[in-house]
Amino acid sequence: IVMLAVDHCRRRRQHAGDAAKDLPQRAPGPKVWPIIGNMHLLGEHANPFIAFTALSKKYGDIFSMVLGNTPCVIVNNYELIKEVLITKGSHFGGRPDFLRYHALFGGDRNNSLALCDWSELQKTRRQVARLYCSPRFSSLHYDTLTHVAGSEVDHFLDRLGSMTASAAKAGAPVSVNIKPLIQAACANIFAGYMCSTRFSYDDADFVNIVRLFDEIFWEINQGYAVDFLPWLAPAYRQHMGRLAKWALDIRTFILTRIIDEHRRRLVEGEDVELDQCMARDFTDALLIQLQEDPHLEWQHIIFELEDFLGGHSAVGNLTMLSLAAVAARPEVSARIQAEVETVTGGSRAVSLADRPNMPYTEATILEALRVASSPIVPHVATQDTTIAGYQVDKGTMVFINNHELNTGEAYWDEPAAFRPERFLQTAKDGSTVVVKPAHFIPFSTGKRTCIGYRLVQSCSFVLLASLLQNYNVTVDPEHPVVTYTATVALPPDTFPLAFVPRDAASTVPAPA
Ligand code: HEM
Repeated sequence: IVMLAVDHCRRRRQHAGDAAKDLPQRAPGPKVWPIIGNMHLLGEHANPFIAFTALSKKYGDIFSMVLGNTPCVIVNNYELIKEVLITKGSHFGGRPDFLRYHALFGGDRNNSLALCDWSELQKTRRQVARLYCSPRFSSLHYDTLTHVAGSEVDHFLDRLGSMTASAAKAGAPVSVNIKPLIQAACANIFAGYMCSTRFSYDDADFVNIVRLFDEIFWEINQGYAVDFLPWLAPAYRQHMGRLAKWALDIRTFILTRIIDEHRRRLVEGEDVELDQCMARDFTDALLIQLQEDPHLEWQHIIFELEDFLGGHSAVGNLTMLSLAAVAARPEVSARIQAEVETVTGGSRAVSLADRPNMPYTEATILEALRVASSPIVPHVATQDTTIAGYQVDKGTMVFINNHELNTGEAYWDEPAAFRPERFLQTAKDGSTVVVKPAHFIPFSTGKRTCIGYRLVQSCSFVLLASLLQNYNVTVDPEHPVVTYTATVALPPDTFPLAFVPRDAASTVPAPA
């Protein structure tokens, strides 16, 4: 520790000397302490993003920090964020080297498309992933998704129906631990769409994998001291071991329950054409790409499915958050139900195809996303560069304070209020349309923007709309809704919600 402290002070002196000599200068920031840098300043607030906003009041919209030994720059307004993500996106294509990221992807975070540094190989992997995991409205892929999602919703409602059967008779709300069921439904939509496979809700291995994905999603949304103080690693050995084991179990499931079957089918000649057009789904496309691209290795396929199937966890958590927000606000619930009635005429199940005609429901999900303010994964400078004229050295970690974009008074009227209407406008033809302000970038923007956002919007929509078509959902008075700042993640074990089937609700007389 003493050696580290001495080394640190030497580097700080050198850093200060450089700053004096060189132009441009580094962004201002708080005094840096040996060993910990400025980590204590984050600890003073409930969440790092709240700390960033507080520090920006003192040091300005761009400031420097040192976390442990890692130089960081924090950008806090939309103009600066655009400079990092778009104008100079190619200077900031790297990702942090957190030990946790390595643990989750077989010892090398570059196996993950989301956590890797930018490279030509990643560019190729990204292209195939985009084709399948970002289906455009009206495309064949979107039709497949609509079909898969519709059929999964039927299974989901069947299972929920059996869990709420007592309420159907009594008309009283039933408390349901709904999150695992939502996660399983999302996992099946993803598995159906990407792998043409469905698993039973009673399949113990599937239930276990869905749980592990959810554990990982919660975990990856936490911050740990070891991220910036890697010499603490021995104290985290057990923790890292657990992460690595979860991920390994997931990959074994993917290999044995999904890939083996696809490989057999391709190898045994049902689809002999090695052409992407012949790919039945994303898994086929990956296998075909493996045969065609010498830079790809077998393990990339498994890791890519781990990455992309894992996306279902984010969708499930967002759906749960949206549902909780609606459950706490009967007026929002009533407006979504009215929208469902209008598009279906009360005579059929709501479907993904209805989404363009249900702007209020879509706006509700956007509002849940805004309020939750999921963080943008930090970027890392891959070359010496500048932001707003300030020097940024290669290797500097850049935090994008999108919590400020999502909740700052400079960007929204009454940012603390849950108001889906803020995303709605009347078009020239009199129809209501969803309009997202440019500064609303929950899926980020630029070179490393989220690949899964269309799947997110589609799956969360169809689940939320179908649930409210069939149920009145309220908060369980015995279990308050507890959410967390600057994250979409909820713990795997979280609050239940109260359900009454709507057909039962309408036949039971209202209380006197
Ligand atoms: C609530 C749901 C989700 C949110 C809020 C979200 C948001 C984000 C954000 C903010 C980033 C970082 C972009 C950047 O660094 O500039 C990202 C990256 C990414 N997301 Fe999502 N995402 C969600 C769900 C998904 C899903 C379902 C998938 C896959 C099917 C997915 C795939 C990815 C990938 C592959 C990247 C990395 C892209 C890259 O680094 O090149 N995401 N996402």
